[in-house]
Amino acid sequence: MALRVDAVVWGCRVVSYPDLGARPCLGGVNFRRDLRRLWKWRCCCDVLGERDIKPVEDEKPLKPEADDETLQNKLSGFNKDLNSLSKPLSPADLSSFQSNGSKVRVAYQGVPGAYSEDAALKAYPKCETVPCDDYEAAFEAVELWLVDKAVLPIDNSVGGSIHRNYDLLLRHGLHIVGEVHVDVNHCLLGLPGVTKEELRRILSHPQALNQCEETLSKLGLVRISANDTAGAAQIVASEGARDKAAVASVRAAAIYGLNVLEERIQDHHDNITRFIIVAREPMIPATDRPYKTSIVLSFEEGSGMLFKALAVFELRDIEWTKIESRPQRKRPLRIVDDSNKGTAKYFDYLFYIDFQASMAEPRAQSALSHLQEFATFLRVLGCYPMDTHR
Ligand SMILES: O=C(O)C(=O)C[C@]1(C(=O)O)C=C[C@@H](O)C=C1
Repeated sequence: MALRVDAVVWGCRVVSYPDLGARPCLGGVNFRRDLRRLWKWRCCCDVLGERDIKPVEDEKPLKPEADDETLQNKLSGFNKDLNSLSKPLSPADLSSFQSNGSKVRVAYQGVPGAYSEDAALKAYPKCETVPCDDYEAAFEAVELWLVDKAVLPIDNSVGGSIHRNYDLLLRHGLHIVGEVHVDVNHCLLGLPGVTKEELRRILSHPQALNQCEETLSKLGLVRISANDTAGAAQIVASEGARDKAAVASVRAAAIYGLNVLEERIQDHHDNITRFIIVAREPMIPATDRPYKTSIVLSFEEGSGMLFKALAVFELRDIEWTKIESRPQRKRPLRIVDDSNKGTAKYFDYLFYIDFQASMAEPRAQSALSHLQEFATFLRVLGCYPMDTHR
């Protein structure tokens, strides 16, 4: 399977797999001609596959149209550093160490003891975890080469999708290179010696508060949102108010010296969060283990297109595991002018689809070629080993 680098945008590779017969392209249109659109999307795209891996030295740099001086300047910047970039990742890069022996640095949102840090340590047990104020800062830390990877919550079995991270995936040109499931055991944490009856206020990350809705309503506590669960535990410990508790993990209780008043307070005993790992370089697709591919796409026409898109997978016996839709904020309303029936207006969406196949498999490559025929925008967010454990 060949991975070809077509350009570098914001320090990230725009890659393609040209052997398939599918050209590197954006929404079915020639990629080179469409670089202007790519620039507007402020992202890079990986499109469709090729079979043998070749180095990219023989690739000519992109040629912008002569009349566009600004674009030309930008493009010359993109191409000159191609050879100095590190290689795309392989499954061996799932190790906690770099090839030079130093620890992999993984950014996460929150402070030590957050579930996101648990996710980073589950994926890379000996990594160096780097706390960030918010999700966007974690994305930026990777882009600015401050860290090697970032781990971000994307889906929870009780609360559903973490929409912010879907939006950030599109806005930033990083690649999904892994996923990890974390068993989230929310606990009620109070100051040492405090009983449940004394509690009036509860602090936590909004997702965690939602996941414990029923328990917190029964206890009649006033909810206060915090940046992350461990951050909430830190505040409770430092303020010393006896009526304040936090929803966080057992590990956070140990770090900040709080008491576990009750464990597993989430509304559903099984509470699993799926985290994704993002990196500057994509992972080379393989078939040595079960892989998942994540894509985002949009269509020019209405709802029938989504049906058609899903049929593309069904036809090839590919199971999709997740669909998420997000509004196209820049074009909120689509107006369909039918002079007999009046003007129809409806929201325009981007669809994120995860499916269980590797881009090294011909059936996945042909599914994406097929999608390209009618999608107006298509980007492969990543092809990565599935977390087959809980
Ligand atoms: O606050 C934390 O500890 C986090 O890691 C964030 C987060 C989330 O954003 O969903 C992660 C896992 C849990 O589902 C609750 C909160």
